[in-house]
Amino acid sequence: MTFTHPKAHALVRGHAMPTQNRDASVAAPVIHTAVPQGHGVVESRDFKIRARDVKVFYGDKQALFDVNLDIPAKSVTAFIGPSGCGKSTFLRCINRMNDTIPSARVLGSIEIDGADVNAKSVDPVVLRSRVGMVFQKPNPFPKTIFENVAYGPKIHGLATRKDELESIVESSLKKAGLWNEVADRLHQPGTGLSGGQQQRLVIARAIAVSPEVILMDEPCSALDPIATAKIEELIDELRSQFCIVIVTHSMAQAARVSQKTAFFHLGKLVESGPTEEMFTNPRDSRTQDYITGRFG
Ligand SMILES: Nc1ncnc2c1ncn2[C@@H]1O[C@H](COP(=O)(O)OP(=O)(O)OP(=O)(O)O)[C@@H](O)[C@H]1O
Repeated sequence: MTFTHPKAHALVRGHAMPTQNRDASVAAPVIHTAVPQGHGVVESRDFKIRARDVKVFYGDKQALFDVNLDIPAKSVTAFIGPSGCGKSTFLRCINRMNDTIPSARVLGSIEIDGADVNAKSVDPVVLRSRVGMVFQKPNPFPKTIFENVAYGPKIHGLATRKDELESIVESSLKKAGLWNEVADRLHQPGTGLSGGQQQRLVIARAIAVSPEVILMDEPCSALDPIATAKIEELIDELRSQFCIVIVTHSMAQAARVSQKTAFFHLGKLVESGPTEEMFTNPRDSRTQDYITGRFG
């Protein structure tokens, strides 16, 4: 396989790019394309992730049907749709988390900056450091706050000196909006934090390895409204630096945090587009029915 974009090599085993070279030096490719995205034709520019004809099977059961979607860089894209429609399945295709499910089979292509994430040469561990993931339930390691954030940079060799590591931990916690709350207790267990703080710790952990994409699977569903508001503010701040994809059951949340929305139904991507348009003028009656609460 030929990689046409220099950044593609970052996906390949043993070719993780130095952090400082990511994004800043290499602009995402601008590709003029007319692809079906649900209904209609969309011209995409400056997208980070490009999915074509993605199908996923669990054993014999098909969970996703021919999904075509472009996901923009430095922006928040929300996946919405009723329970079981395939949102999480599709999200897991982006960093190959479906590889960890023995019955799952993924067909079609997903490219990040033009590099196929399913290519044999791609090391899923390197891929997952570029494409971080935050789950529904906060899952800090049973380690200190410091070690939770320092772990990734250490194993990926991003810091060799103690002061470098401390600086990454501090800046990641600051970016995650948690520094002021934990600066004086960095060596206490991460599991001792509140649910909302734990979720921000997990986000700091993801940020610490300088990812380019952050996937969030219902990151606020276990949180109270105040903690939810903090995570939403954080997502809004982070979008200037990362490509963020969020699965949410809350249409209000999708409307608040995302610039692009994709609506899934029964394993199909029904439509996608600018969030405001999706919520004010959906093209498909199923989207209209879902966002007006007729089903879901
Ligand atoms: N590990 C698995 N093994 C078998 N089937 C699965 C597995 N994970 C998901 N599925 C099936 O795939 C379909 C899509 O599920 P998925 O979790 O992706 O939907 P979802 O839209 O994220 O749902 P929810 O909003 O309830 O989280 C469902 O029919 C589900 O039962």
